[in-house]
Amino acid sequence: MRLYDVPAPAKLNLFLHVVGRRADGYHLLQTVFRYIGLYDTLDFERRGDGRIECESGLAGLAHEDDLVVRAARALQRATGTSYGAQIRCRKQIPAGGGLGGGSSDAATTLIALNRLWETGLDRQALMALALPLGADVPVFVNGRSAFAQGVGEELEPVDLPERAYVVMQPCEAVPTAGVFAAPELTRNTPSVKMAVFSEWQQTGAGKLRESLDAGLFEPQNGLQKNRENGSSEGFRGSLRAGRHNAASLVRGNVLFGRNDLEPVVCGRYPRIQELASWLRQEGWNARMTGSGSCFFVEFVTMDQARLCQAEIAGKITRAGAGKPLLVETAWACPGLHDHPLRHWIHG
Ligand SMILES: C[C@@](CO)(OP(=O)(O)O)[C@H](O)COP(=O)(O)OP(=O)(O)OC[C@H]1O[C@@H](n2ccc(N)nc2=O)[C@H](O)[C@@H]1O
Ligand SMILES: Nc1ncnc2c1ncn2[C@@H]1O[C@H](COP(=O)(O)OP(=O)(O)O)[C@@H](O)[C@H]1O
Repeated sequence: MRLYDVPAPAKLNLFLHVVGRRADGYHLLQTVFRYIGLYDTLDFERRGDGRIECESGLAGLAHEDDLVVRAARALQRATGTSYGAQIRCRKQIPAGGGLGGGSSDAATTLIALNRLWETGLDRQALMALALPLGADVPVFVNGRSAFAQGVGEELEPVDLPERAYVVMQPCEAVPTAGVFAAPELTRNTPSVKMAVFSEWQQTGAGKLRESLDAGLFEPQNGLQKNRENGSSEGFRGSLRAGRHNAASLVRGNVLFGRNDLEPVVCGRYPRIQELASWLRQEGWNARMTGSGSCFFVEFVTMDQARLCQAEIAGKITRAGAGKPLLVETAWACPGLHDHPLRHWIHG
């Protein structure tokens, strides 16, 4: 029995607000997770001897620390199955990129082995196994793009429009724990209701006035400021009047909210700060995903995303002559509505 070419998609945090901290040090977040069409791919073969063997080719990662192995063992323990598995994970999603690759591999492992071992756990039972593996793992088992609260485990499905993304991987990875531990991280962003985000998605500007008044929207982009005579008040005024569309279509959509972790990462990693400044200078509406280090720009169509990818690839190459490159890789990929394995689980 085997399952080949099983996908584990990456995610983006379309915005990420840190709204508090729990007694155990974990942070309370509000975020929207969107799966994207950038994948790791896994192969699973059932073994009768109970052993878990995994090749993932991740340098410096001990076999037992691999989230694929930890997920397989968690499912074995929970179900008491006598089966084991031979697993191969072909990585495309960069580790430490804020794209949730390790978490997604773990979720795909839970879902695929539940099928291969015929252990019959439903979605709720798999979600319970997912959370101890990492705050981001449940969202991949959940199967739908979601508005998330708590530490990422309180999930409400959210309908997102067709969108395409350019995702850029800087030359440095960022470990999540260090970013959350930073004293300079602000942890008091006011909570928003999911309806405010949904309305923003549907109408473009949404309940913009409320978001502005709550301080949840900051113009990110020097070019736009300049177009408004250097005044951010002017920029806000044009947003209120709904005149932001022309600029945003060309250089990426104006995104809801912000990523509270971005200033911390930019403050601590000069190469990433350099990339953020360069993107701003070029006029792209770019944002960091998760705890970094990847950045993304949102578009309406894949054609727009491919144009952006080509432009960034070309300029980065030139900007990097004689210097280390700012971007290692840039992908253009669609936003997904559902997880590709959503229907592999009941519930
Ligand atoms: C920031 C986010 C946003 O989606 O994504 P990534 O950038 O990692 O992809 C997640 O909340 C990350 O989830 P995940 O990567 O699974 O984190 P975990 O392994 O559970 O936690 C790593 C460390 O980050 C800190 N942490 C994580 C999540 C959270 N809500 N509060 C925290 O303080 C804790 O110190 C924890 O020990
Ligand atoms: N299969 C895996 N793929 C990627 N990272 C893994 C995996 N297993 C464990 N890890 C560890 O988890 C960390 C976070 O990985 P990942 O979820 O891909 O990134 P991020 O949390 O930035 O979204 C990595 O730095 C790595 O040490």
